[in-house]
Amino acid sequence: MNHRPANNFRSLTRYLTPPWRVLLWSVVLLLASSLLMLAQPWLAGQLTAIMLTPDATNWSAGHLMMLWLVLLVLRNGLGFATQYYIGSAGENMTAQLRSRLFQHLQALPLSYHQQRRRGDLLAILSNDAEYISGFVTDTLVQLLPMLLTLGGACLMMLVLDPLVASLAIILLPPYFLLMKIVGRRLRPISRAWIDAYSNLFTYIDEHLAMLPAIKSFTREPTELDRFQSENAQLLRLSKKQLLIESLLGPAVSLMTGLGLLLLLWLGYSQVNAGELEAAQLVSLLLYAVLLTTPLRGLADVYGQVQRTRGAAERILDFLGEQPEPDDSGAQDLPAVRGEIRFTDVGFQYPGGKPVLRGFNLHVEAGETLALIGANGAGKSTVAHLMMRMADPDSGAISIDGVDLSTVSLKSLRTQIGLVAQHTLLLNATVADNIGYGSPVASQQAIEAAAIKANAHNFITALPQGYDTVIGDQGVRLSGGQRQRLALARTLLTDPPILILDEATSMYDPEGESEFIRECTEVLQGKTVILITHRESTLVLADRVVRLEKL
Ligand SMILES: Nc1ncnc2c1ncn2[C@@H]1O[C@H](COP(=O)(O)OP(=O)(O)OP(=O)(O)O)[C@@H](O)[C@H]1O
Repeated sequence: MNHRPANNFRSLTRYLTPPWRVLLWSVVLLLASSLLMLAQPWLAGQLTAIMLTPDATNWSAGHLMMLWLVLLVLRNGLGFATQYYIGSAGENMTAQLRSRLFQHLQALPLSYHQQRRRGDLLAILSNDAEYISGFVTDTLVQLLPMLLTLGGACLMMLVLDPLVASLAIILLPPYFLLMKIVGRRLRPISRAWIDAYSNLFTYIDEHLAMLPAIKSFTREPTELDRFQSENAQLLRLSKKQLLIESLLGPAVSLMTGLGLLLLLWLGYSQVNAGELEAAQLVSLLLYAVLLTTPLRGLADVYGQVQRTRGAAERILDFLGEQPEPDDSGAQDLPAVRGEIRFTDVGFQYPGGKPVLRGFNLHVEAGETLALIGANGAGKSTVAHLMMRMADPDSGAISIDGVDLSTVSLKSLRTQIGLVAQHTLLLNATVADNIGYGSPVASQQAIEAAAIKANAHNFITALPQGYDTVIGDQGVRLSGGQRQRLALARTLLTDPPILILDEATSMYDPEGESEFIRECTEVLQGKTVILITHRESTLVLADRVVRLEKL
């Protein structure tokens, strides 16, 4: 998706409400600070005049120095207030944007996440969000005060000596041209830097997930090489960026220094010719020095605009992605009995081959149906379609006669309990994991669910029982123990429809037989779809349906 840069910021304000009042006040404070800054060269000129010809003004040196002190304290007081005020506004904006992005991230369908690299999303939530608020607080808000200082200093110089001031003003356009050229060189580098940054973090993320496999295949040296190559790419671009940025500071300093020297020479000649007073020259030079601050600031603006443009494009592209259907107006699926019907359903994953074509299935309410078939036949896909993780390309799915495409996702998903093939657990306690889908469940209810899932015995044998922290994805548990927790978590929500996708594939035979015995009672009154490759679990089923691979 392409966005015109001029529209980027306006489009972003749909998602981010800048604290306009705070920003306006910040501009006012910064303007006041600029005005105070502009008074200092004038004071220096007055002081010089007193030193050179004590009767030249009505002011005494003591008065002037007192005034200078007051200005100094005021300006730095204002400096502190504005920095803190603007800084807080920036942090608030970053937090607000991050939260909006996170909300969107959750609202996007699983199919989106299955096609995207996690590192790219992490870079958007971390770096890009900060670039945007940094641009508002460090660039936009500072722009007007910088222009005031620039304009004010030029004006004061014009009043003091039009000739010297004209020379200073003539030097400004070539200076800005140079900045533009440097900024243009920085733009592709900063884009490439962001890409390299997200590549590196995508790689680290993947690496951590793959670590057990990496170790068992002893692929550490190869992985280190890959890491070093990604790291070297990031380093190379960081250094390129650093080179230009490091050159920029001294180049600006050199140029402004040369300009100042030129002004000094011209002013000095005028003082010698009796056309300018020495005290005026002091003020003039100090105004010229004052000019250099906004010049440096404005030099950065170009680079910041380029960087922010890239961040804004990525954020807008991300926020422009279609979330799961907005079902705020959709009807809620009433409490169901559990009669499920697939009618002529066709489905394929984006860019993939058809998985289901003209698929029909009818499951009676309260029936336990075993769905079997070869790997890749589409059994888990049937479960995903029922949960509306994806919608069918053709045909319809209904529960109790209600077409699922017409109901709200929440009312549908809370009535189906899915124990998925891949167990996903939190790095939290056993009790937290079992209670994840039912936050208000009592300890007793949690234990009852664990007993039904045949998990209670192993949990009580853990060092802290139900309070044992299980590690990332439950690394401190065995595969079968993880499955038992996942099953207990779903049983606790007590849904009228239950889909068990290889839910007991890792149970030991005794555990499984016990579960099957317990289950007869647990499954009573529920519609159950049992996806399995294990003969032993088929005894639970009222009917077996084989799904053929297309
Ligand atoms: N997210 C996805 N994106 C693209 N293709 C997918 C995706 N998930 C599954 N598939 C493909 O869809 C087909 C059906 O997959 P599915 O997981 O439903 O099979 P299954 O019958 O559950 O297999 P298994 O018995 O191995 O669990 C497979 O060919 C698979 O490659």
